[in-house]
Amino acid sequence: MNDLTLQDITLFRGKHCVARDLSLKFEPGKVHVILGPNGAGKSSLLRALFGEFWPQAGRIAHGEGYLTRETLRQWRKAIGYMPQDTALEASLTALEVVLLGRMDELSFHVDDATLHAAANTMEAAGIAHLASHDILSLSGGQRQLALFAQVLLRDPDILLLDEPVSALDMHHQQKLLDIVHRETRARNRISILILHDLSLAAQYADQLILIGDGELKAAGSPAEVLKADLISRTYGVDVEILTDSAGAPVVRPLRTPHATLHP
Ligand SMILES: Nc1ncnc2c1ncn2[C@@H]1O[C@H](COP(=O)(O)OP(=O)(O)OP(=O)(O)O)[C@@H](O)[C@H]1O
Repeated sequence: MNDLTLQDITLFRGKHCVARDLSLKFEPGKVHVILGPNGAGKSSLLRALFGEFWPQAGRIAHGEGYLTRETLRQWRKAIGYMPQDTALEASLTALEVVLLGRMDELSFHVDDATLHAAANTMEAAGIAHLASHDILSLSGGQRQLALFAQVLLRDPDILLLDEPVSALDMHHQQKLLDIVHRETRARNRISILILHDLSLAAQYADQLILIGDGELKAAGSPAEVLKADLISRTYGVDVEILTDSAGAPVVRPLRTPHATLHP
């Protein structure tokens, strides 16, 4: 398996520059987490990797191949992409939604092996009991887990997950990120996630990538990136960095000393 690289990427959304001359390397077998304030350009970067936007300059490469309009179809075959906006309108059961992850190769025929794989994936994600439920009747978190299972069923070389735990409780956040971590290692997959919880990211990421103001603020291990002054400057919040019992950094925002509400 080869590295996925951004090579001197410049990316605009409208008039807003979300990346200028950005170069990054994503290695197989590692979990990479992109961090940054709202509007920093995290989703735009992920969508560019999926070929939904074309950078104004630079190249995106995977091994010998480059992402171009001509290679887009082939490029996407290697990718499992879960967007941030997971709104669904079709009335399908949770199992049918998961099976859509393999639809391109199934020609709408579901064989026993695929059904078995879908059932196993749902079991791993903790939603086996919801298989026959209408997807629209599920809670936001349950739906997020079903869409995660759909992406996982593709067994992609590259996993792109845009805020995959935003609707999940602590238990399911941990379950999903444990699966991502385990499968990234076991399948030598390149996993790139967007998370807002810096401490959660520190527990699971091999590489953290912090972006803001159209530039790369830092990239490296959680201990290298999660420095109090850098986080405070990037997010505009005073923080202190603690260390958990496993040695991972914990980012704790400090409450601003407000004037009292009831003078
Ligand atoms: N369709 C669009 N047209 C023009 N500008 C856009 C469009 N979508 C997003 N933008 C702008 O691009 C910038 C980056 O947006 P993006 O969604 O990539 O940020 P983000 O870091 O993922 O934010 P969040 O954490 O809030 O999800 C923002 O300033 C946003 O306003």
